[in-house]
Amino acid sequence: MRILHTMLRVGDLDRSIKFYTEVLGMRLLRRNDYPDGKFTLAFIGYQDESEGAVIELTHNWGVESYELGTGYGHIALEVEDAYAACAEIKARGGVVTREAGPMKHGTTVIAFVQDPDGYKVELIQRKS
Ligand SMILES: C[C@@H](O)C(=O)SC[C@H](NC(=O)CC[C@H](N)C(=O)O)C(=O)NCC(=O)O
Ligand code: NI
Repeated sequence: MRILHTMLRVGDLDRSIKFYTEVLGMRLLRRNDYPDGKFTLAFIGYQDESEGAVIELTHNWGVESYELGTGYGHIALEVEDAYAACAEIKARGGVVTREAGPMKHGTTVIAFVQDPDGYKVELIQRKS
């Protein structure tokens, strides 16, 4: 077995695709409408689905927002330099909610950004 995707429900699909592609540098891999179910799926990521896990963005037509609740944590991305990544994300109009630095109670250098729906995305600096 292998992890194929993580699904996030989003309120505005074009807004989310713009964020994940233009701010985080992902690619739109495929987008499919399901008119009978009144929803659209868009798969985004850094690799083809045959190569690695991706994110499935689900847009239920007419639903503009969701309660994220207290259970959701984050999707993590590996970066070479979390400090530089935060600066670039800000320059591209992204929101950094937790600046780069060692994690609390640990040493891993992390940062958090949030997507247009408020979902957190963690940046983890690759250990040298
Ligand atoms: C290792 C990396 O993938 C992490 O996600 S650790 C980040 C760290 N997580 C926690 O503290 C989990 C426990 C917490 N009570 C929770 O439920 O989220 C984290 O979020 N650290 C915050 C920070 O600012 O360092
Ligand atoms: Ni994490």
